[in-house]
Amino acid sequence: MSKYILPVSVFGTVIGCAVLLKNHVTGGRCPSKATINGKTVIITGANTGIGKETAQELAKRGGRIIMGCRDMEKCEAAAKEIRGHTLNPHVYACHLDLASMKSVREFAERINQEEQHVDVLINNAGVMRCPAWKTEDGFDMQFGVNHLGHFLLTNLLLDKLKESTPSRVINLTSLAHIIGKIDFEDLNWEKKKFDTKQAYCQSKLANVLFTRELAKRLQGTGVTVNAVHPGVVATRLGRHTSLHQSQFSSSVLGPFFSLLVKSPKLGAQPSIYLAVSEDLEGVTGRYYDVMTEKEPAPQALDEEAARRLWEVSSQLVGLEEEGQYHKSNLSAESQSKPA
Ligand SMILES: NC(=O)c1ccc[n+]([C@@H]2O[C@H](COP(=O)([O-])OP(=O)(O)OC[C@H]3O[C@@H](n4cnc5c(N)ncnc54)[C@H](O)[C@@H]3O)[C@@H](O)[C@H]2O)c1
Repeated sequence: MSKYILPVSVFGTVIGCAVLLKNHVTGGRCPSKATINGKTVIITGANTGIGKETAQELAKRGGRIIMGCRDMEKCEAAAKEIRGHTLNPHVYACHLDLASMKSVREFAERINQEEQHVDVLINNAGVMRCPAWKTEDGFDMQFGVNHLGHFLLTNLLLDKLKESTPSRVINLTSLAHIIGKIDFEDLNWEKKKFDTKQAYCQSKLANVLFTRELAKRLQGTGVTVNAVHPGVVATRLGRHTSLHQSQFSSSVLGPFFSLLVKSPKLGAQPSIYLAVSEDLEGVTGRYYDVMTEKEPAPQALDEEAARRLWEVSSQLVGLEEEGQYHKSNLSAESQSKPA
């Protein structure tokens, strides 16, 4: 019997170290134990992946959770599962298709009418490297869903967020923004040959530029906005990428890659951290790589590009015409860099 003690303990130690190392590499768990009793949190694309785990953990912490999803059947099922796991009855499914500006407007109208406050908005939904699909309004799918849909949604909820201060907006971006470029001459891939990878990177760069410009416009209001790269997470986000992978990368590199990928539960920790951490009170306009604040890519710090993207996006989603366009409506102070 004693001959097994050494190998078993070595094996146990190796497994323990591997788990700790993986947790370290992947960022570990949110250090804050803060509860959010009674706070209303909206999470887009919350029926799967990072969004679903974020919804579950924030429900556990006492939040009133509104899951904004395209597919109501899946959304109701996820909401029911979360209510069952957390014993929090205040988890709701609500229809939201970010590929339809009409749907975004209907969702925002419902929230503005029915909710007394919105304390946290997590712009989580995303699509990666899909074919050259167009949204209902004719925008490139990745730019339309990842940026324009969230741009419109956030703007339409701004008054509610301002009434609920201190409130937070969290934009899920990606490290992929570092190779992104905003092509103002052809944002929707109508003139040049479609490149699905660049389309994703452009949309994720747009998330960071939007975060910085919004933070600037919201200075002094008590609404903060930050962008986060969640790390590399095993979700369904990559379902279109297999179309672009070689046999070598899927069969040889794939298994190694999977060792470094974290679970959706761990992948949700950065969003949870940004939503609840007391350390982030008043912190705005920043970019987080998992749970560490970092400088984003130089093109994400381009203030002129951020301003221009805001103006173009406002026109594309039709905000300007309605006078809902939030011009630099604050004092000269707000022209300074976000904190
Ligand atoms: N998984 C990763 O490794 C990774 C890395 C960097 C950034 N991200 C970002 O994290 C976010 C969450 O992605 P995930 O990994 O959980 O992927 P996922 O595919 O599991 O989740 C994305 C969610 O967005 C929803 N969605 C897509 N199109 C929509 C639309 N038109 N309207 C409403 N909802 C829509 C999907 O239904 C899904 O629920 C995305 O913004 C993604 O860009 C993920």
